[in-house]
Amino acid sequence: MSSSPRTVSILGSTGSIGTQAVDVITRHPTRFQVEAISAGGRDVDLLAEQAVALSVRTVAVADETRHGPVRDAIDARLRQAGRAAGSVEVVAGSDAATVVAGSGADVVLNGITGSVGLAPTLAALRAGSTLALANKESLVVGGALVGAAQVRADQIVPVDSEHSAIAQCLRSGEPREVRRLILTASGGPFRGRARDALKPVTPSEALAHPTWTMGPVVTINSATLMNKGLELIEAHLLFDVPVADITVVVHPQSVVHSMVEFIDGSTIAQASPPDMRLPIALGLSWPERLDEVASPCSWTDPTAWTFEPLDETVFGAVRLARHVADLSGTHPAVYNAANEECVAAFLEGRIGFLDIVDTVEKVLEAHVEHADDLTLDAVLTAEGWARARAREILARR
Ligand SMILES: NC(=O)C1=CN([C@@H]2O[C@H](COP(=O)(O)OP(=O)(O)OC[C@H]3O[C@@H](n4cnc5c(N)ncnc54)[C@H](OP(=O)(O)O)[C@@H]3O)[C@@H](O)[C@H]2O)C=CC1
Ligand SMILES: CC(=O)[C@@H](O)[C@H](O)COP(=O)(O)O
Ligand SMILES: [Mn+2]
Repeated sequence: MSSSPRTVSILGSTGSIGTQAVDVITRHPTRFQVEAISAGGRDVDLLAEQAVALSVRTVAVADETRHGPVRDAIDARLRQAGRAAGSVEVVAGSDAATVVAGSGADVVLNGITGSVGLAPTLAALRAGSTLALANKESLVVGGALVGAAQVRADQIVPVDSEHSAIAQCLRSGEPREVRRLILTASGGPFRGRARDALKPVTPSEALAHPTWTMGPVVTINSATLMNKGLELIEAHLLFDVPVADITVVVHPQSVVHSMVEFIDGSTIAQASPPDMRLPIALGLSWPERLDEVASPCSWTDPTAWTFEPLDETVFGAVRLARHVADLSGTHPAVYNAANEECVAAFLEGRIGFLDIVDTVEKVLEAHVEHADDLTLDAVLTAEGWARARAREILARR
């Protein structure tokens, strides 16, 4: 790695991905300089603490009403640290993350949740930054738009653990030597249950992920397997592999993060105990590795890794994703937007667990593709339609 630090902007700095990124960067202070951080604005104190500790230039909040409180909290901390109040710029508004994303940092880490991350993803790519991408939703919904926004090859470095694993495994061969990708899934907290047994599950049961501690939306998506559906489309788009050549396999230990099978019959796997700091660090420092990011596997303690097929009759989200990826266009945006509506309703206790994927399927069935060429307008219109349709279906239940 070059001796000058990489400049970094962290979008979603107060979330699960964001705070772990701050941890990685804090342990490697000579490698990175954080220029900007961005969040929704719910945790003003944490945002102010990060801003001062990282000596950022700019803080962005999506919620305009948080501009004053964030400004005040940062200034109070700056004074405590003997620095001049007002020396950190604070920007607020729904496009604040996009402004920060497009400001030309060496690396933009997109750790926002949801398709609201699309505009920042496009802005980072157009500005020529390397995009360390945790926000899988933006790639899935943007599809060809994200491809077209790239100004150089290999501009997106995946942070999602499975896709980071695949990117690492792909270093072992040429694209033409790849036979298939094997995407691992923990199976979530309800692995092995029959459909009927899923009817009464509560948000707190669904939030109890067996192997990972993550934000609420991705955790519910893991429980429904919508996360794996999104990841199937993500892998297809990132690595240009047909969905038919991507196999989803349940691996409850979450140690093998994914695999690549090559044409000679060899399979390369990437393994490490579940710890997102590893793919986050690689996303920031790609193609180099940083020292001592996470604990490796212990090869002398007795342990077992198991693999089993996904029960698609109970968890239909991956089957839907295969269909959606083949249709392409605005269908992936509809798949994701309907899910976002349903997850919010489930977390608020308004609908049952099974209603999530059932509703996504009904919304997809009703979607008529309008756009020949995918445009941002077409994506946003399809998303708006899908959210409204999902709400209608849920209200009629
Ligand atoms: N957590 C994990 O281990 C993994 C996460 N991912 C993916 O990474 C992404 C982030 O997940 P995770 O960290 O768990 O989510 P969290 O809910 O923990 O964090 C989301 C972050 O995004 C911020 N945010 C929300 N809306 C905006 C906005 N409009 N502009 C700027 N920031 C915003 C939130 O701020 P605020 O709270 O103030 O709204 C928060 O800082 C998701 O796409 C997820 O699927 C992928 C693999 C693993
Ligand atoms: C850590 C990470 O990458 C998550 O997206 C993870 O994949 C969730 O686990 P499962 O979706 O496999 O349950
Ligand atoms: Mn993942």
